[in-house]
Amino acid sequence: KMRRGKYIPDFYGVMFDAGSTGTRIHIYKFIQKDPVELPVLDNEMYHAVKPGLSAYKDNPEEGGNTVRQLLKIAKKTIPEDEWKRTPVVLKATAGLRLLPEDKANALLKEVREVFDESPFFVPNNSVSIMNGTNEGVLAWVTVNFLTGHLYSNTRRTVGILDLGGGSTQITFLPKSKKTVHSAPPSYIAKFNLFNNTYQLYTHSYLGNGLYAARLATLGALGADDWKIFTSSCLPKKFREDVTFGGTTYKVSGIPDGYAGYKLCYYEVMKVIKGIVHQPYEVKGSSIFYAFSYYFDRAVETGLIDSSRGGRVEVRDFKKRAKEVCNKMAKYRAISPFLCMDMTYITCLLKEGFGFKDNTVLQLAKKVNNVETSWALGATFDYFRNLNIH
Ligand SMILES: O=c1ccn([C@@H]2O[C@H](COP(=O)(O)OP(=O)(O)O)[C@@H](O)[C@H]2O)c(=O)[nH]1
Repeated sequence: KMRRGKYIPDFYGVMFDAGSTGTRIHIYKFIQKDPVELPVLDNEMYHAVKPGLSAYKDNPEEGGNTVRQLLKIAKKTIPEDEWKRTPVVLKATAGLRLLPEDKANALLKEVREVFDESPFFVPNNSVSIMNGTNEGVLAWVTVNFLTGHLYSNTRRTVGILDLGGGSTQITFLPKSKKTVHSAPPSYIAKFNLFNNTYQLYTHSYLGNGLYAARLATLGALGADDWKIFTSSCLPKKFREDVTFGGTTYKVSGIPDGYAGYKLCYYEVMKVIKGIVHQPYEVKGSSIFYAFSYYFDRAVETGLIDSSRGGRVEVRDFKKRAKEVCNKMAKYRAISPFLCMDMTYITCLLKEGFGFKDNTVLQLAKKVNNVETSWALGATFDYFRNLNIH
């Protein structure tokens, strides 16, 4: 009898994304068709809870509990006889990067304890804060894997734009040498993956995620938290407490002042000008996949359908930002921050990264039913050595 049909069991990998606005679990199932070939991704099970770990900065035990809750889903999804060889890993992003070190460490320690008492396999260094370079590169790996660009020898790939709550990432494969040479050296990442070498342009802007940018626009980041922070990006009669990263701020519109797109654009500009680097080459060369809050805001403003996603141009964000800001009352029910968010996204794309009005963005929450998150790219570490320099 041929030995080819030899049974190799499927295996699983669990990746936690501890983001600034939520904690998510990704449970990936892989099929090993052939002992020498790479495993094939079969499917993903995804679940998210809010708020993120950083909201528990003064109560780490409660933070650990959110991870414990999510692990229950892993137990329900993964067959019991697979538990002890299934790795569990948690990587934290901007939320924990922005916390004082001792607060972040207390939260990580709590998660380690939750992992250690679980029936799963806990690799070394299983719980950590991921750096921004890895976050950008691994999201690029995920999207290019899912779109089939990693095995083809065409060297054709897609760029990624990720807008989180605390940080934002841009990553793409430069076509022109000038992009590499004119970039700050830390923005260039070299690594090997599946027998190919890549040199990417990537950067994570800490404090330029959507929620952090709201506070920065209001001048609230790092300021006295008893003040009232105002903005012309908000409806005039709006007044509310907003919480980010475990701190609460009083926020309001300008009751007897002006509100609207122009003034708002001027305000959000302060968060971008002189901070965001424009890559030399960003013209219509390669296409960009945009997800996370780019996707969410495009859905909320009716630019795309939530289940299908779709292509938009940068000018579509601008047009919708103007509409939302100049008719704030109409959009108030969706979110009082919609004008600020849409204007920020427009400004980040145009003034920040230097995209042209006709640059095409492919908005996608999922590709082939898998979340477009760095989490999948990060699990490739389980069976391949990805060394990013
Ligand atoms: O697998 C994922 C992971 C994240 N998100 C979205 O990405 C944004 C979250 O950003 P996060 O809080 O992680 O911000 P960061 O800490 O990375 O700045 C939110 O819109 C999430 O719904 C998603 O849709 N799928």
